[in-house]
Formats: sequence, structure tokens, C-alpha cells
Amino acid sequence: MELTITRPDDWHLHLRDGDLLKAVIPHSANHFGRAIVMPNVKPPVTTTAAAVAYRESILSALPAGSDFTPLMTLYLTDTTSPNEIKLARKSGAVFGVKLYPAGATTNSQDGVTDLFGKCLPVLEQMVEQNMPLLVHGEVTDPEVDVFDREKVFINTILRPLIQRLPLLKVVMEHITTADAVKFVESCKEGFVAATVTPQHLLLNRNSIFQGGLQPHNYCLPVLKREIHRQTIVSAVTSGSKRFFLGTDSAPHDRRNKECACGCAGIYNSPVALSAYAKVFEEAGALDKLEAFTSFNGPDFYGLPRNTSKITLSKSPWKVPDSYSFSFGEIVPMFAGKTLDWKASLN
Ligand SMILES: NC(=O)N[C@@H](CC(=O)O)C(=O)O
Ligand SMILES: [Zn+2]
Ligand SMILES: [Zn+2]
Repeated sequence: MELTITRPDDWHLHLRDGDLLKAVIPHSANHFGRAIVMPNVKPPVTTTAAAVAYRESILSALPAGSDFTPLMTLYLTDTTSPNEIKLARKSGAVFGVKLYPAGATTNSQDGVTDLFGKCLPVLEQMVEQNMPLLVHGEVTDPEVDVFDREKVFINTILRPLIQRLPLLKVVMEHITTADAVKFVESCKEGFVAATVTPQHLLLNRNSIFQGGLQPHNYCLPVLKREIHRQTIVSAVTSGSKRFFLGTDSAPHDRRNKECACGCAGIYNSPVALSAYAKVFEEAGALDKLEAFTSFNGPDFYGLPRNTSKITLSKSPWKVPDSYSFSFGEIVPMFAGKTLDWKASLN
């Protein structure tokens, strides 16, 4: 069986920098036309100038002949100025501003401590400039159970934010709960949308503990109960325009995953399209796959859809146990497993 679809984009991607960037970028460039590149590198990309420089380094790390296009983002801080948003829009290189609640996830320590107290003028300028806010939607209060952090974030931050700024475009990144699905579906279409990762469509929280601790299935927001996974699958395969592909592919060196205090993040770029195809096939919704992978994202961002194509074929392939580089190793999602669908650019 073969399926030819418009080339997908990845609306949530961590490309890192330096050697790691060079190591992982071919896996994205092989399949995706564009990607929204997350700004949580060290130091974080907090200015337009830094975003433009980061973009240059991504372009120079690309394999020869690749036409992959990085879409840059700014890392919102307590001190980001409204003028920075104007500069971002003017640059033509920046397509979103990322909200990391301080301490919520990898390299979020410079993130926002008080969104309403510190960032309202910036958010108002984002409405003005039609600049989307991309949200890591979890509260950081240590009193809140780690499995409830997304739900509490929706109720205490997101809902009030949208009431206050109904014209702000918001992408709830990497949604993990039925609460998030319900919330996104309750908002005005075209203003609030969500990205969905392969892991939150195919795995539930059992997979973190199956047969012993599985660090390579640990990401944030952490995997949830099966009922949440099923609700997200239904939403995504329903054909709704509010949900689109964002892998959240987040490479970490094996040594930083398999240790006493392992990093959060799943490296899924090499397997993402195979994984999404499996989800839509199992739901009997392969006819809805292309909208999710290739239409809903650009439509939301107001960008043209890609014109080139990719073919997904039912030809089983074995995912490598790991990818080795001079500096270390990265273990991908579904390492060592055989996947049914294979993607290749036309
Ligand atoms: N998703 C993750 O578990 N990790 C991401 C950060 C993020 O997207 O929250 C990373 O940068 O490693
Ligand atoms: Zn995140
Ligand atoms: Zn991410």
C-alpha cells in the first residue's frame, strides 16, 4: 500500500546547536519541508538578532541540496520588550513566541515567572503583530501533581489569557490530556490550536514503567492515562483543523537520559511520519492524515502549503538501536522496533 501526500511540516521541533544540530538535522530535513524551531538552546534565543543568527547556523548545518526551511521562534522572558516583537515581525524570520513557564521543562529556567504581571504589554503587541504565542502548558507549582499540571495550566492561565486577549493566536504545544482537547475545541477556530506528538498518540504512561524504568519514554508533559491518549487520537483523526503535527523531537545524549536525573525529551524525528501513519491507519482515517501533517499547520500560521510530495509506503523497516556520533549516541523513539510505514520524499 502506498500513500502520496503533500510534504509535511513539523510545527514543534528541537534542533539544538553545535554538533548535536549537525547530527539530527538530516532526520528532519529528509521528511519535512519546514519546522518551527524551539528557542530553548543555551543561551536561549530571546532576541530577533539571536533568532536570525541561529537560523543561519541551522541553514549551514543542512545537508547539501536540502531545501528545508527553519521557522524561528523567540523565547519569552519576564523582560522581553514589546519592541522586540515588532523587530521579530519585521525580520520575516520569526513565526512565534514561546512561553516556557520558568522551571517547567528543559532549559526553561529563564522563562516566565508571572505571565499576567510581567508580559501583558508584550502579549498585546503580539496581537497587534499577529504573532502566535506557543505554549508549554504546564504549571510549575510543586504542590500540583505532575500528571495534573496541564489541566491546572488551562484553568489558571490559558482560559483567563484568552478571555483577556481573544485575538491572540495561541498554539497549545504537545497536548497530553482530554482536558486540552476539550479546551482547544471550545475556543474560536483559527485562534487556538494544538500540536500533537507521536508519543502522546501512541503511548500511555505505562510505557514509562513497563518492565523497569524506561528513560527514553520520558518527556514533558509526561505521558498520561490511556483514556487521554484515546481522546487525543479521536480528536486528531476526526479531521478537525485545530490539531496539527508537531513532533517535539527532543534529542538528548544517551548519557543524559540513562542516569540518576535523566533529561525529559523523546527523539522521534526519524520515526515520526511512520508513527503518525500508524495512528491514522489504526483509526481507519488515513484519508485525514494529510490535513493533519500538511494543511492544518500552514493554514493556522497563514503560510502557503508545501507543493512537493512525500510517499508513505507499507514497507516494514527496523529502527536503529541508536544513532552514533563522534560526541555520543542518541536513542530514538521505538529503538530496535520494526515499523510498518516508511516515508520517502518524491
Ligand atoms: N518535551 C520534552 O520533554 N523536552 C523538550 C522541552 C519541551 O518541549 O518541553 C526538550 O527541549 O528537551
Ligand atoms: Zn514543552
Ligand atoms: Zn518541545
